Amino acid sequence: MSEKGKGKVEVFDSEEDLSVSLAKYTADLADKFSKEKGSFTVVLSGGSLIKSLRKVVEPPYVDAVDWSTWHVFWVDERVVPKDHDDSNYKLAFDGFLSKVPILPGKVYAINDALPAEGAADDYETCLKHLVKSNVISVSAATGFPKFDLMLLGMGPDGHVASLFPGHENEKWVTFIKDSPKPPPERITFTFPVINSSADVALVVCGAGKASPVHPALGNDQNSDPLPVGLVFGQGYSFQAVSCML
Ligand SMILES: O=C(O)[C@H](O)[C@@H](O)[C@H](O)[C@H](O)COP(=O)(O)O
Repeated sequence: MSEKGKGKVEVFDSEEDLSVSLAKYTADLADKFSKEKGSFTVVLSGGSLIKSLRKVVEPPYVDAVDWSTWHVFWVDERVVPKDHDDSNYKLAFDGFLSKVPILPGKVYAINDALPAEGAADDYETCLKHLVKSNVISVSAATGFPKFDLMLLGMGPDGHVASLFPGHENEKWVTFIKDSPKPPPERITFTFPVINSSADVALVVCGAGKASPVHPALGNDQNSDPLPVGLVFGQGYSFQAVSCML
């Protein structure tokens, strides 16, 4: 949907319109990558993204999409049991994964028996195995894993994934224990991994998010860079979908 190296921004009048467009965008990319290489590696966030994805698990997409090619990952996860209300896995399972026939072995949840640091290392090791077995591609440009699609939300402070202002580093998967957004303990993909992705969609909805998103879109060059600004402006394809800003 977007040209390589250029971002595309679409603004919708309502969350309903955003959701319709997001379903088509996701289904089209899944089809393109599945036809090209027999698989589709997609990375989910937590938060309102899962609700905005609801139309991809409704007709016509629910029947048209080849779910057998999907491999599902999380860009960030809260360090809580998988059946906890704060779990991004549970959020995605209840609102998305339980409604489609993606093979359970292709859904890569974090190991919820480990503390934050161990869970981050374990997830990075899992990614490295999947790179070795060619499930995940590698970016020739960066050497980092190259997922087909990252679906990111954004917080009102401009955070994406669990990369909050002042918490960045250079591993594939890192952890934090003092997240300003509860719960405090999380693991998260880092910017080099996010920015190595073939496509990124930043899905933003709500007036409360206007002030961080406008500078990130290049409308205000004078403000301090926020995490979201480190996603925009990289040399890869992305699109931002937003509503009611
Ligand atoms: O687990 C999380 O908390 C997230 O992955 C986080 O990065 C989220 O996407 C944003 O905070 C936006 O969340 P909302 O869309 O609910 O505001």
